[in-house]
Amino acid sequence: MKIALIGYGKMGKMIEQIALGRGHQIVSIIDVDNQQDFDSPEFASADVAIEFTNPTAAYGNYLKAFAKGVKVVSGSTGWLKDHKADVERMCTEGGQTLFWASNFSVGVAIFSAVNRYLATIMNSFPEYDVAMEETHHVHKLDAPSGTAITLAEEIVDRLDRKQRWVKGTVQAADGTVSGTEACAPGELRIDAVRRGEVPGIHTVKYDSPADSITITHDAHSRQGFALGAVLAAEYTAGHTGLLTIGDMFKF
Ligand SMILES: NC(=O)C1=CN([C@@H]2O[C@H](COP(=O)(O)OP(=O)(O)OC[C@H]3O[C@@H](n4cnc5c(N)ncnc54)[C@H](OP(=O)(O)O)[C@@H]3O)[C@@H](O)[C@H]2O)C=CC1
Ligand SMILES: O=C(O)C1=N[C@H](C(=O)O)C[C@H](O)C1
Repeated sequence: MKIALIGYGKMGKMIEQIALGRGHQIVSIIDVDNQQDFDSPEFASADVAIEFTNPTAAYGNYLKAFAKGVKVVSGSTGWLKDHKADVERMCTEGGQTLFWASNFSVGVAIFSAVNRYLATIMNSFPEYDVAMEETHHVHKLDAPSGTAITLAEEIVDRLDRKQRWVKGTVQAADGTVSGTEACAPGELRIDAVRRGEVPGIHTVKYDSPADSITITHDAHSRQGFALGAVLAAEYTAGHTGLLTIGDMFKF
């Protein structure tokens, strides 16, 4: 398969190695300084472009790839609040294809299934309150993480006593804490920690006067994210429209 890479940072470079190892060809690599390559025949020849950039660049990159008729797999986070409806419309009515996931690792897909089941069970146990925490490396631009937001939305969709998620505290690399621990009973608080080079830790904690139940996904490296993105590209080559992780991992 012919793959174009949009974004050649930590994820782009790891995806390149995994894609080559699975027998794919990298036909184009677009970073900040060669945006003109979106107009190259090599980019247009790609079966799929894999996009990992940042919250502000992602949407524009989708538009540029779509204009060339190239399908996109993207893991960039932090852009949905501004562009989700537009991107959904382009893929459901406009004939474009985007596979987006806040987290491509199979471990988080399993974690998400447990999270959804636990939230449903907790409707019968009102003594438990729930809160979340995510920890990432100090370079991360968005908080809460995309994965934390997805997990929180899964809980809000199932647990009747939570109406919305809210951003709680953010602990910066130097230990300073901003934001607030205060939230209403119907709100699910997500705290964020930025520390060292942590690839990504997500915790959901249910706490009652008697005990607590905690589930955690702790990524040891970016390998799982990168492999998942390549698997998603292979899946996307044969599918169209708005795609996500539940289409690929069915359990
Ligand atoms: N869904 C998932 O499973 C995962 C998602 N992510 C998300 O993916 C994104 C990227 O992560 P990561 O690779 O670690 O970040 P990096 O900062 O290491 O890499 C991003 C790269 O994109 C480049 N870039 C910035 N703007 C553009 C643009 N307009 N066009 C092309 N390239 C551009 C950056 O260049 P420069 O440095 O010069 O600005 C940099 O090389 C983040 O949003 C992160 O949250 C990360 C891991 C897993
Ligand atoms: O920025 C990162 O590194 C990551 N971002 C994604 C997110 O925001 O959830 C996925 C993973 O946690 C790593």
